[in-house]
Amino acid sequence: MTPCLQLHDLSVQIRGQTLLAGVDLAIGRGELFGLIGPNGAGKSTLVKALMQLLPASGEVLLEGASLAAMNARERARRLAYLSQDDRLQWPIRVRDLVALGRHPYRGSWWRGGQAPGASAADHAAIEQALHATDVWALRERRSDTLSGGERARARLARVLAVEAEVLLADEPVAALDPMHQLRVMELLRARCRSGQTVVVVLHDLTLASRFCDRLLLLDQGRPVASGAVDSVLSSDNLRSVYGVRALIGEQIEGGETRRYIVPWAVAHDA
Ligand SMILES: Nc1ncnc2c1ncn2[C@@H]1O[C@H](COP(=O)(O)OP(=O)(O)OP(=O)(O)O)[C@@H](O)[C@H]1O
Repeated sequence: MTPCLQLHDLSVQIRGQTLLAGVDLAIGRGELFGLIGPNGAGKSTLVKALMQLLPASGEVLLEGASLAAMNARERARRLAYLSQDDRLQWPIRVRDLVALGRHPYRGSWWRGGQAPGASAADHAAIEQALHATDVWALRERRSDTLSGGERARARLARVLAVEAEVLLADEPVAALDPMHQLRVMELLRARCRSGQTVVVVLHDLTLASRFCDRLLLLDQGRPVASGAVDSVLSSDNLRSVYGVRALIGEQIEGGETRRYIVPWAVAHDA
């Protein structure tokens, strides 16, 4: 079966500096794929290159078709992207922000799903995304009045409302409290079960271990380890790449093994 996403020798160079080097990857439909690595490792660069937002060499295929050759509107319908940058360009109402997720389906600018011609599918997608991210009660608020975590959830709602085949989320849980972190990860898992493919950038290693099917560990723009979560999140990798000594624990609950990874101390010998 053709993988949903294929990256062949994806590399990014800016002003002679290599930000990403030789990433080869095949991600299956319905997979929850995690990108991890320390600050500056190249995770956002990889996601942006995948989204064709940076000049890159190599190739990205979606269901076997070149993304570079795809027109922008089709790309915007098929891949939804949550950037790490949470600056708001203007004080838009939450429900209007989320409605922007339906823009790739429209020919021209429209507001909040209220414009004539907004379809039942648009309304349903917007409403579902507002509920799924727990911002329904905030939908009439100006997004510049939200807390950091509330704003992060509203931004995620916009991306969910696209209902794209592929969702690329750059640190979607970084600003969230523990309950909302779990809710968002469970939501991403549920989206994968219903056939969406998700690529997620994470710093929380326990969430990466618990929710992702596979991981790619990047360091200084290069892939260091890729594959099953347990092999990627080894003590050696945590020490050599992150420079931390981690406690890796297991607890049996309901007959299942729960694994957790707690960065405990700076590994001064790394
Ligand atoms: N436009 C640019 N020009 C020069 N250097 C850049 C540019 N964009 C990113 N970089 C550098 O490339 C490296 C990778 O950046 P990137 O944003 O991909 O890291 P990251 O893994 O997402 O990190 P973080 O965990 O901090 O978000 C960093 O050293 C960054 O400073």
